[in-house]
Amino acid sequence: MKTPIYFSHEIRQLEQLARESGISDLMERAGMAAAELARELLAGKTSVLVIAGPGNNGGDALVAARHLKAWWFKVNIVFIGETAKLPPDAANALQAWLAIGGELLDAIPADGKWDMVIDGLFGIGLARELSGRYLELVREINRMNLPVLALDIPSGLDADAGQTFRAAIHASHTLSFIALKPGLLTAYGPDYCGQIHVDTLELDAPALLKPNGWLLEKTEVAAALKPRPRNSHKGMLGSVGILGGASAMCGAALLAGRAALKLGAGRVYAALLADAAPAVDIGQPELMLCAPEKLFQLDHLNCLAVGPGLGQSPQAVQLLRQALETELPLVLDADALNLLAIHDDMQELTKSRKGSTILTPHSAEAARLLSSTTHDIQQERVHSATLIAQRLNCLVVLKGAGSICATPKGEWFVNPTGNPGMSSAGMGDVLSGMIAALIAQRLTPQSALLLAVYLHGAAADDWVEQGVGPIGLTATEVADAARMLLNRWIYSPVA
Ligand SMILES: NC(=O)C1=CN([C@@H]2O[C@H](COP(=O)(O)OP(=O)(O)OC[C@H]3O[C@@H](n4cnc5c(N)ncnc54)[C@H](OP(=O)(O)O)[C@@H]3O)[C@@H](O)[C@H]2O)[C@@H](O)CC1
Ligand SMILES: Nc1ncnc2c1ncn2[C@@H]1O[C@H](COP(=O)(O)OP(=O)(O)O)[C@@H](O)[C@H]1O
Ligand SMILES: [K+]
Repeated sequence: MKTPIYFSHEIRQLEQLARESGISDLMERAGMAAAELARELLAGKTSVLVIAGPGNNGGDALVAARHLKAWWFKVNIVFIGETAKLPPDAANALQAWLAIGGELLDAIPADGKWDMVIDGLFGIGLARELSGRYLELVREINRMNLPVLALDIPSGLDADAGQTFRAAIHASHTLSFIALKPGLLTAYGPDYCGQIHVDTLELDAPALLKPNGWLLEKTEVAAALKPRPRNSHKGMLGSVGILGGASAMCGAALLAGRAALKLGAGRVYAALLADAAPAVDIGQPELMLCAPEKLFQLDHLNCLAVGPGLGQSPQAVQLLRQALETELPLVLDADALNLLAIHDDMQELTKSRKGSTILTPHSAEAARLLSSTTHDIQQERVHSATLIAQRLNCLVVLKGAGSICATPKGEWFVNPTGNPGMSSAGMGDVLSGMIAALIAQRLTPQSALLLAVYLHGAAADDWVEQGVGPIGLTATEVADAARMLLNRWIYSPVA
């Protein structure tokens, strides 16, 4: 089963479609799911502080509170809204709470003690900066340092962008209703959501509304995990070329080349631009180092990664253009992207290439490609990734926490693997080499991209689980762990 992701306007469409099909109790379903999860998380503890806001998110909280009270939990509700302005479902939930003798507080009592907070202040309806008492309330809840179960989304987080509206509640658990939203998974989302749970409210969302977004999961890449035939030879496993490594940046190209070897490419050539480029990679002599012009004379390359340490010299421009003119699958990273951003003719070449092109920008590179700012890219990560993919007719991974992979057809995937240990130089070079190696081994470019992105993050996560990282994790270690995991996934899939 694939896991769909919807923007908040699509979630509203789904709610409308459900209503039209005769379903009118979504808030009751959401409140019950929240109460059940709260009961499980409380694990025998009894006291809950519920924060109910001015909209339907508050309504969900009121329903959850009603069930918890009926199950003999000690429940206090702080209601921050105007009764007369509540939307109808939330108004009904409030009446039902009052009807069972529930009370409403208008502020958090200073002397109260609770085992958990349920955050029903704002959900997907939050659309502007928090201020005044709302902002103060969010800060007050965060200062309480209690486990928080956020309903639908931590209050203050933008459900679509993963940015905060000045502040957001730090949840330990988030129960997302109907389906995931991208803001839970990208940018600051993972910092605020804690463990994410989804309750579909018994809706079959993909049957009601075709999703464009998907969670990148192991099942998504499983079909690409195939053992090698016993009778394999290096020709079958493909040849990768890496083009980069200008003066003082040879390491980037070597990292990409080494990563390509470790992910199983049959042969890897690294063409370095630096005048004083080494003749051999002493740490990895299996890599074949050559001059850039030699790379284009090889007739057996299956994929070319251009960019790691490429620089922006006239030679770099000429080599990138030459690469774009080939029909080889291309992975473009780093300065290849920066050059593409400032050369319109190369953008035209990219659009009309016969071979596929994969771009791997981080947010600053994406900003250059879209003549935008890093800030604006981060505000709209999914949109930015899909826009680049569509404009340049290529596959894209917009890197960073919650990487977004996008296709020219408008389909997108959010990667949940990876951690802050990857915020160190060289990680992107390794990713480029990994993608190129998988393409060379005949995966489709899209499968290669998705598997490499997922595996790259999972490899870093593996190290962190072992206590190596996040502090000080190196790109070389990530490539090593990616090799180990890939072998494990293919050859010992239950482990
Ligand atoms: N969709 C579904 O299928 C289902 C949805 N469900 C639930 O409904 C939630 C969405 O509910 P919602 O649309 O009522 O919005 P919600 O998040 O409660 O907030 C809106 C309120 O906040 C206010 N407000 C906004 N910004 C503000 C600010 N900065 N500062 C102060 N106030 C601000 C805004 O006021 P206004 O902008 O109108 O002035 C309005 O009063 C969703 O997340 C889920 O939990 C479930 O019941 C099951 C099915
Ligand atoms: N906080 C993070 N969480 C998850 N992945 C991250 C995080 N920081 C960086 N990464 C990943 O690490 C890689 C960094 O790439 P990049 O910024 O190009 O590094 P470099 O250019 O130094 O090699 C990307 O794949 C990115 O998604
Ligand atoms: K909330």
